[in-house]
Amino acid sequence: MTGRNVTEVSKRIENATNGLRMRRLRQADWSRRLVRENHLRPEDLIWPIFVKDGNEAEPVASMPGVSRQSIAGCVDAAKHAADLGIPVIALFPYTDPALRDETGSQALNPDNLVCRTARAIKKAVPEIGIMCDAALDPYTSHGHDGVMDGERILNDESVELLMQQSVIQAEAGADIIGPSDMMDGRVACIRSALDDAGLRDTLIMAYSAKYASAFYGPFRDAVGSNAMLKGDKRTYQMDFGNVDEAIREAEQDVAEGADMIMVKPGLAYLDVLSRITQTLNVPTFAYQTSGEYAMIMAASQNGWIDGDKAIVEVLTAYKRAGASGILSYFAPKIAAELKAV
Ligand SMILES: NCC(=O)CCC(=O)O
Ligand SMILES: [Mg+2]
Repeated sequence: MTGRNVTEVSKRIENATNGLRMRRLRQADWSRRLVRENHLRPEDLIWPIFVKDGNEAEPVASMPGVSRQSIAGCVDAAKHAADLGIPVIALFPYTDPALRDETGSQALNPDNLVCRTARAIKKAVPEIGIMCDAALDPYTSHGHDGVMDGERILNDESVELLMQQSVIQAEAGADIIGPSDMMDGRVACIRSALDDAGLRDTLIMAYSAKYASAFYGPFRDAVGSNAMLKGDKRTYQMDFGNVDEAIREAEQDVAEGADMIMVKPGLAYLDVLSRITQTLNVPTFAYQTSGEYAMIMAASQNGWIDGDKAIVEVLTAYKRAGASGILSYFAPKIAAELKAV
């Protein structure tokens, strides 16, 4: 080190920066905390939970740390979530292949697994919000979100079923219906079906920009629709090359009566989330999908990344991109950490 050179360099830096040294704010933990722009809070998280029949929990192989749980296990999870300050849990049923059929008729059974679970949670943990998807994929023998005619997914016929499914789930205790099917016009139809049934307070969080994605694989294992799925979902879910289209989808869902909208997946679509939140003034959520969860867990378990740090970094990135909240399988872990601080 030669003082003379450093002095020379310092002069140049002072000249170039006008004395504004950005590192000053990063010099200590207190100063970094003082100016941090985006924070994660337990209130930002929605926890997706898998439910199965029977009494035993069953690990999901492609999602280390995640299990399908019994109804009683889901009630315990809901209590745990409420204690942690997580405002909403989202329920996803694993349906026995024997109960699946071409039209997903279990979706319209008021005593199906997800309805029984919603009722049990509502009774035991009335303070937590419950979200249930409107879509047929957990119930169809072909694994698609709607009904089919040959190779085609029928839009309006599917919407008619989704309207009934939504009412049945709301009557069982779902506070939020999440249409995840990407059929055209379903938000307006579900809204009017809920209203007609006297369910005016039931919220709709529309999966507005849901992309046909490779990041859903482990979820389909968890709900048992992977082996079933015939073909892919590109005739109804969005093309990953598009972003203007996502704005149109979101605007349309808001016009149809969606209270909240969603982008899914999250990490590979943070630009979409950012565009939507800068364009529309509507609570906008993002879904950190099962594939995103699995990637972090796999790399972490191999010692290739520091999983704990990566999770917080990624979830904060969702906030930075404008998310009102995030559906994340990491929700209880992160909420517990935030509570402990
Ligand atoms: N409608 C809910 C999902 O499809 C979730 C997908 C995922 O977590 O990969
Ligand atoms: Mg749409």
